[in-house]
Amino acid sequence: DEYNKPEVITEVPGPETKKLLKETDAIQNTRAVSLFCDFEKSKINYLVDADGNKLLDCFQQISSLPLGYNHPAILERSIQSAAIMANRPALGSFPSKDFPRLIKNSLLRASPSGLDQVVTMACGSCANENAYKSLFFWYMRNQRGEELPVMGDEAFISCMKNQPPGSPELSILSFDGGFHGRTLGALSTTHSKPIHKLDVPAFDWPTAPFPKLKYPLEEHERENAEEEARCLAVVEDLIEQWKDTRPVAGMVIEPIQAEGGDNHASDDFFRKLRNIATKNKIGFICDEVQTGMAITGRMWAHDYWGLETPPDIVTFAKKMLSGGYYFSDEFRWKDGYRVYNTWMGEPIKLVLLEKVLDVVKEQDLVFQAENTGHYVVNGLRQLEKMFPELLSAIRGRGMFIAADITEAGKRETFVKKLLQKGVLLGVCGDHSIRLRPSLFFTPAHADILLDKVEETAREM
Ligand SMILES: Cc1ncc(COP(=O)(O)O)c(CNc2csc(C(=O)O)c2)c1O
Repeated sequence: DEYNKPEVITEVPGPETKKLLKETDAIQNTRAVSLFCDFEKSKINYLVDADGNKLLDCFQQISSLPLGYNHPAILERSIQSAAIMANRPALGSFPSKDFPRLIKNSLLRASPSGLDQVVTMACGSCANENAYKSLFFWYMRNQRGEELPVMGDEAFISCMKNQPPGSPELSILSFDGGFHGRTLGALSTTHSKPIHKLDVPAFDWPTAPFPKLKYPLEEHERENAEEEARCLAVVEDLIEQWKDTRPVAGMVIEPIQAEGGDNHASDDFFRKLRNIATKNKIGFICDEVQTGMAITGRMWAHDYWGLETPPDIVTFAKKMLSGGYYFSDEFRWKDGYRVYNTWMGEPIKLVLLEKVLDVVKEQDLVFQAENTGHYVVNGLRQLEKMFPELLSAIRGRGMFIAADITEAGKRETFVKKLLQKGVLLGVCGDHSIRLRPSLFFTPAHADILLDKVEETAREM
């Protein structure tokens, strides 16, 4: 059982959070801290903060909890796993005897169609970093015909000095508005906010425009199709232009650009994009770190695209509880240390994921995400009609939902007021609010959210 309505007993953030903030700020930067949480008292959709405020959490940390807080099955499985918790293995070299079974019964149960290999990593950035490396290995092997240069080749010397041919002049094409992580390679393909990138050297790699769709979609079909065609043409031009300087080895894209502002594109756009990669023999990486694990109404958001050829690599993290990426045989390497690090993630998270997948299956939560998502979008569309000057561009797939609050400064006020009413949601891009509820979010929770949105809209 869980709580059935928000209860706010102090200003949010409250005095206890403020006290803890001060204490923590003496140790590290706390500017990104929203609240201090009481992880004992929080339950499923309700986050209890350090001041005892019970908040309907429609964002779930950073879209990174699949079943919300303290689901009984997860708690129980955690308690049963003392040994695996107490002894963190160097997974790449000393996996537990249970590892093959565990991988089969967790990650491989969720593997995207066509990809039957998987490797685990610490986080989304780490997953993307290693996916990019694997993609460069794949591109160079296709170029030379052999996985590695012959012994004695100058590549073995030049790579030690970060020089070609050992450190090849290759690139990964990414998209304006994309977010793939904060580590150096992932950051060079991230283009959502300057503050992420300022003062950090970047690879000189090509960036293509991502379609800017006009809403409501049904009223702008021709314009949006033209916008998507324009973007695809730029992608093809960039691949051509970069052929002689720093050839594009692959491209990386999110099914819905999340940090960039919940930017959508049609399934047709993505099918055509995948075909451009195939035609040019470059790798296609689908970054499902934020869109993955059922929240869009499919296990993977790219399941909607109906691809003939699967992505070459699908990266994941957040609600999958572990980072990592799925791939095909083509992306396996003879040398076991080419994609490697000490921990390679953390198997206890796979133990929890096993349980998450059991619950998702038993309770058909993928369908629930699609169903509840429609309910929320319809509710927000009604509110958009009632408050057209406040809400616009209602959009979503499953419960991966966003709306624009275009008037400058209004978004922050709106989100703050909603929080004070006990509803926590996220923001993205310059003027969007976004929902990333748990898979246990139902129409009953949606009614609470929609009532509080209406109440807040009336006060704006
Ligand atoms: C599509 C996509 N790809 C990769 C990442 C990076 O994952 P982490 O390294 O944060 O686990 C993310 C992480 N998302 C994210 C949301 S706020 C944030 C931040 O660093 O401010 C990061 C993502 O949304």
